Amino acid sequence: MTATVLDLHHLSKNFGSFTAVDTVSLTVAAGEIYGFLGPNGAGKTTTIKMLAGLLRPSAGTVTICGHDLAGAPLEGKRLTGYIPDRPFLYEKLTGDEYLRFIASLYRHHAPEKVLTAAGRYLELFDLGDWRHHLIEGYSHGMRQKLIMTSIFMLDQPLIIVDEPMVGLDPKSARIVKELFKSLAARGTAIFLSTHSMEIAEELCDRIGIIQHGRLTTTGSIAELRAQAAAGKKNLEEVFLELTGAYELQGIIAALRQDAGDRNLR
Ligand SMILES: Nc1ncnc2c1ncn2[C@@H]1O[C@H](COP(=O)(O)OP(=O)(O)OP(=O)(O)O)[C@@H](O)[C@H]1O
Repeated sequence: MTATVLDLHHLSKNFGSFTAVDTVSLTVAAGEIYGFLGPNGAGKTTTIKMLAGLLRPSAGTVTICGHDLAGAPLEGKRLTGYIPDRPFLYEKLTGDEYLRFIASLYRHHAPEKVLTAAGRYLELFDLGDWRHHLIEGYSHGMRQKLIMTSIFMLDQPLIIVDEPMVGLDPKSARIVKELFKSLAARGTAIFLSTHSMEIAEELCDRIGIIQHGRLTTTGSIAELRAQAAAGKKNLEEVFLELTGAYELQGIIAALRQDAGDRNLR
């Protein structure tokens, strides 16, 4: 049986009287890539922040490799690599200094091994020539690649990623996808949020769709495809429907009608 790495049980988050995440339960096993999809404001980032230990849940539990994040936060966090959608980096450090700083925080890893791995990822990401430059001179994509390097180099059992491909050029996005696949093949559990059906289809073993804070659909791509076929739709239509973008067609039709009316005036 494959070990459960991440276990969310009835996880909820309220902001005042507003419920952003509503009793979400799911598990991610070792070697599995779980895609978390949903429209803007559905509760993806709020969920991810609770998994990363940055937000305290209003109710429910997060368990990482058997450690309850509320009861033993350091145990869970030391096994997790979190890649936020907007990376926070120390501008006045060089890339190399930043990586050494992160390596020094995760003291259960041998620093030489971590820094050798970092060198490999920097080369893969074409950042090798930049490692001794100050981060303040890095572009958004370069910062994203540096933060990914700082997580991949640690070889954690769980990686949590918020919108992994945003800001990456096509070559870097391709490399990141291949890295996720090879990490999962080696047993890493990956939980990623995305708006992209292409990423979900290509990478994810299982998908969870969140709408208004509630997990409304879960399944493999094959299961979602079967669901689509049963309803005589293609997968894209089902995704648009499930992620709340289906009304888009109505909006586009209304905008076109509006543009047509103006031309007639
Ligand atoms: N600190 C906060 N205080 C009040 N409301 C918040 C706070 N953080 C998030 N929310 C609300 O919770 C809901 C979920 O937000 P969240 O950022 O988790 O959505 P998301 O699915 O990540 O959206 P997106 O795809 O746009 O990034 C939104 O309605 C948002 O306004």
